[in-house]
Amino acid sequence: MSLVPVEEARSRILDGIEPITSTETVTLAQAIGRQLAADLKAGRSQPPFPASAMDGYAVRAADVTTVPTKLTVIGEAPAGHGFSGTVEKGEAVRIFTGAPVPSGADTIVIQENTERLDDRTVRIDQTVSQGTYVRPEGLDFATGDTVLHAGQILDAGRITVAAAMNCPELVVKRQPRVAILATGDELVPPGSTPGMDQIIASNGFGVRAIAEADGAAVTDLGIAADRQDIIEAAIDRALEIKADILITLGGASVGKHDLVQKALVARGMKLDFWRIAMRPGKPLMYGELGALHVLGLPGNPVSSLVCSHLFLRPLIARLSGVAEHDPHSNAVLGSDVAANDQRQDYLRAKLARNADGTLVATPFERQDSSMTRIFAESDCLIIRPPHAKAASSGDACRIVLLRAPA
Ligand SMILES: Nc1nc2c(c(=O)[nH]1)N[C@H]1C(S)=C(S)[C@@H](COP(=O)(O)OP(=O)(O)OC[C@H]3O[C@@H](n4cnc5c(N)ncnc54)[C@H](O)[C@@H]3O)O[C@H]1N2
Ligand code: MOO
Repeated sequence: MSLVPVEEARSRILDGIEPITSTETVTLAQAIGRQLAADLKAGRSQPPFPASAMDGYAVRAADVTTVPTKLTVIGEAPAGHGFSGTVEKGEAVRIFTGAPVPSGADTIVIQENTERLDDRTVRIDQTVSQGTYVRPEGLDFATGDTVLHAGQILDAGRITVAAAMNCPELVVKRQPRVAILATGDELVPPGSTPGMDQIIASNGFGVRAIAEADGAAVTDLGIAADRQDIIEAAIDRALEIKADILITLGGASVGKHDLVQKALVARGMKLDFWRIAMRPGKPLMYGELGALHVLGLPGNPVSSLVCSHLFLRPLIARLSGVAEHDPHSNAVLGSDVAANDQRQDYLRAKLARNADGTLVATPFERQDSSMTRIFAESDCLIIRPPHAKAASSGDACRIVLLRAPA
């Protein structure tokens, strides 16, 4: 049986994919992780007036060149309530952080460098240069500035500046829509009481987490029993919701109940490839059903998750039109590994650092692709290329990072 090499599978999935161009409007509260569709120009300046950066007194710098000196306090300017008069020679206004600096004043003396003598008098104990602690109008951004740019992913900082620009809603790219369908009579959702021959469906939650972290909108199509008509109905649902990607979990192998491919082909999918030279993940399938990209992931949980890291993430990035996150890194082996066969191996491993900072990847002894616990404990996958010779502890290796190394 000829198996498609990993790199070829990747390019067959990704080749010719055009990024989504349609847009939608979301509120600031919904904007995290979304991709801005157009440049965002400031329609106002921030601060909109010269503002005090400190609690203290607004003064004329020329009045405080020799200290100590006494000034007459003519009023107060808390934030949100500017002082409407003008500060004349020998006068000061009690001011608070964020308040507009009154006309006539050009400098703030912080209150620590003053002594309030009575209601009307303040003593200034330190000289300050003109403009100290005054934030000029537009210091943060000014009307007409292009502050955010099309294509940027909205994070906490960008959402905050958009809010400051008085944009309650933002035009963003539509998210790639991912539908996830688990298959198998043996599966029941978490929280159920499984029958004697049943297990809990787990893969979908991990695949969903991977897709959502990369900005996709996920629909859970539930668990389809091992019946072609039921699987076909779920495929129709993916088409109805106009999913960009359908992920099927399980039923991809050669068993007589592995009906997923049959159901997809019956619904009109053009199969691109099935079975790749990879461990875990050999039964991976890819095809297209109209505009729907179908990734058939193997049922074993680790296989589903490893395939999601290697194939689903780049597919979502391509549809989103963003640069693909490259999870590869260099490390050295923390233990000896055996020679490899024709399938590229992705060994679940723990990461540590040598005294010189080099990453050390030590594979787990058991590499069964059903073992969710070992996958949860894994920091990376060690890549063992096809036909790699046996390698020793300390030899260089390539890894796929599953989490940022400590
Ligand atoms: N004769 C052969 N048997 C198998 C081969 C093969 O080449 N020849 N390949 C093996 C490999 S490798 C894998 S991986 C599995 C994948 O098989 P399927 O994709 O058809 O998956 P299922 O048989 O449906 O399930 C496999 C395993 O995973 C469990 N499973 C399925 N879905 C879920 C889920 N959503 N959550 C948790 N666990 C799930 C399922 O109960 C099975 O235990 O086939 C090998 N066999
Ligand atoms: O290759 Mo299967 O994906 O080991 O478990």
